[in-house]
Amino acid sequence: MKLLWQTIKPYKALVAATLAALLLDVAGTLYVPTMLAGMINQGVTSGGTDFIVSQGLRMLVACCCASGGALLGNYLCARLASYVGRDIRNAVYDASLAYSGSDFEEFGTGSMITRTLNDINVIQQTVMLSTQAMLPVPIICVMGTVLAFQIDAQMGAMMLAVVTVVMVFAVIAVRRAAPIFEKMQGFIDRMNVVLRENIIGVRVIRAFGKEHHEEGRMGRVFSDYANAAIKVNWIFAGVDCFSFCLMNIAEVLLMWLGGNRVGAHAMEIGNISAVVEYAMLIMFYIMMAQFVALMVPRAIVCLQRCAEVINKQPSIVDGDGSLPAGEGVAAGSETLPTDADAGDEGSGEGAREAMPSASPTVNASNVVAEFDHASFRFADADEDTLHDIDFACRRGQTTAIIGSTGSGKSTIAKLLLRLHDATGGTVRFEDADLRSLTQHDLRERIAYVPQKAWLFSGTVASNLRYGNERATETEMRHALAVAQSDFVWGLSEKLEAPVAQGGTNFSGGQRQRLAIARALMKHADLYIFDDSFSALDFKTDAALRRALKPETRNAAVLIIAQRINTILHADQIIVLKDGRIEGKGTHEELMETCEVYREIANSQMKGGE
Ligand SMILES: Nc1ncnc2c1ncn2[C@@H]1O[C@H](COP(=O)(O)OP(=O)(O)OP(=O)(O)O)[C@@H](O)[C@H]1O
Repeated sequence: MKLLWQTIKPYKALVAATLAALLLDVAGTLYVPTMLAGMINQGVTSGGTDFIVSQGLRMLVACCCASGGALLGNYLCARLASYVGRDIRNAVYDASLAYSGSDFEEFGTGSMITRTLNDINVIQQTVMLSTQAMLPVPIICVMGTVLAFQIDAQMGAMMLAVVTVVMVFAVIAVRRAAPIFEKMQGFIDRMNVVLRENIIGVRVIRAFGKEHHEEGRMGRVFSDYANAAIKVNWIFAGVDCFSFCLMNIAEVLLMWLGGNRVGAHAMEIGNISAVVEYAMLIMFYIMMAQFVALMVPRAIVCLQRCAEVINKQPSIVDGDGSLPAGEGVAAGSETLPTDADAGDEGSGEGAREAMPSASPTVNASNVVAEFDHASFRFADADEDTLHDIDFACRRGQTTAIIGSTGSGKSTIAKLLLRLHDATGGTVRFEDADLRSLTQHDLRERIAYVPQKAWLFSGTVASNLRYGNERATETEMRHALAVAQSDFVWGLSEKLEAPVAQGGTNFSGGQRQRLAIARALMKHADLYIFDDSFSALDFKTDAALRRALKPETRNAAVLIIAQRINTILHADQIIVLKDGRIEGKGTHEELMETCEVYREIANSQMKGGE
């Protein structure tokens, strides 16, 4: 609830205007039955046409006030609820941006999506409906009962009795439905997870002929949700029937008692309709409120779930240190080529000359990034994934990491990007402990090509601009040329060619090359290629690495690879096994000294050359 108050706080004026409009609606609504009674008692029975007309006009004004208030109130409610939804959604999204990989895993992707979309929709709907339907209830109940008592004490007492029964019933129904709604939110999480898995993994499901198995799994998850929804609907239906039944009984009882009272000359005839109207009004509002009240526990759960995301302290926190101006970034921005500079655009070599590269180093040892006896353990793991990692990536040099699957290669890249923090030892960038830096500063200086080349829906150009918002067409052409992505010029829309979500309308190799081009749009001090050449044929792989050389000559390059050909000419090769460095050196040195490397090399290269 704290989150809701915090979110609503900036909209005090809007809240006040909404309440004022709703109050106008309630006042007009409550005024009408009393006037109607007066009209019947004094106008109809005595035939006073003037009184009927004047009372009718006053009723018309009251109705207009009520309708205007309702219209304005509902509009303002909708606005308020939309603002609340938008602000909570933004807060959840902003908070999640600061999460490390393990922070995300704590919630899970499915749950994060449910929280951001469904949970906030529930909150938004509840804020709107509860403001419209629940806030006026106390005023309607108290004022309606007081007015009914004023008209006739016995009729008022009967009405109070009926209203009390309806209220008790409403409270019981809400209490029974609330836990089911809470469960339903968990079922939505599960549906999300299973659905995502099925949609993303549809090809695997088909390839293994597991359609029936998955249908069963989906069926079970959907059934759980459906069963809970049916239970809630039963309660709703019961509430509905019982409330209408009570309303009718109340009307009959009030008519019967009213008739007797009028017969005994204890009450005027018009008062019957007024009391009946008050009773109907009160019960109608209570009925509406109880339906909305059923949503409240669910909205509270949703609020708690959003608050969990917002209040979670990210495990990676920015330090207050700063890096000196980026070598690559600064140099790049000074010499950005313009479209006019484009000589032989797209032709690799010529364009390459126009492209900036990082300026010579200011760091005497040329070290850009360094692992100093670093180790790392995942939060949910029993033992370290990386042990005593100790090496440096130097400007102008290519460092390569090779090792079997699961040996910890990608984890090293993630530590450099501060997607995780080392749990032992130190990782440095430009002599500064990564923990002392802001994540933004650090990542500004690193260009990263992830193992899974992910492209965003949009166009080729919009994806390239992800690496540099102000990129010119010449720069894009150049980056594509270096990344051996000439296939783009074969597409009918060239740079404006559409890219589907995840880049699924391109082949694996094309995606990798576009992801490399995107990274090259950034003028970085450290380029990390995490298994980024794996889907390329040997010829393209070699051509790409050749084109990369001048591009990154003043930056440090870290290549993670499984293929020995890719790293053969690296200045330094790190051999990783089970998270430990087994060897360090050039290819020739490692062939002499490192058994693990020799095994890898021999298994991939004929004769172990
Ligand atoms: N989020 C995680 N939680 C727990 N353990 C993890 C997590 N991510 C990776 N691991 C474990 O850490 C180890 C190293 O993973 P990593 O992805 O760094 O290996 P890799 O050498 O890059 O493998 P590959 O070449 O197959 O990509 C693996 O054993 C993996 O199971």
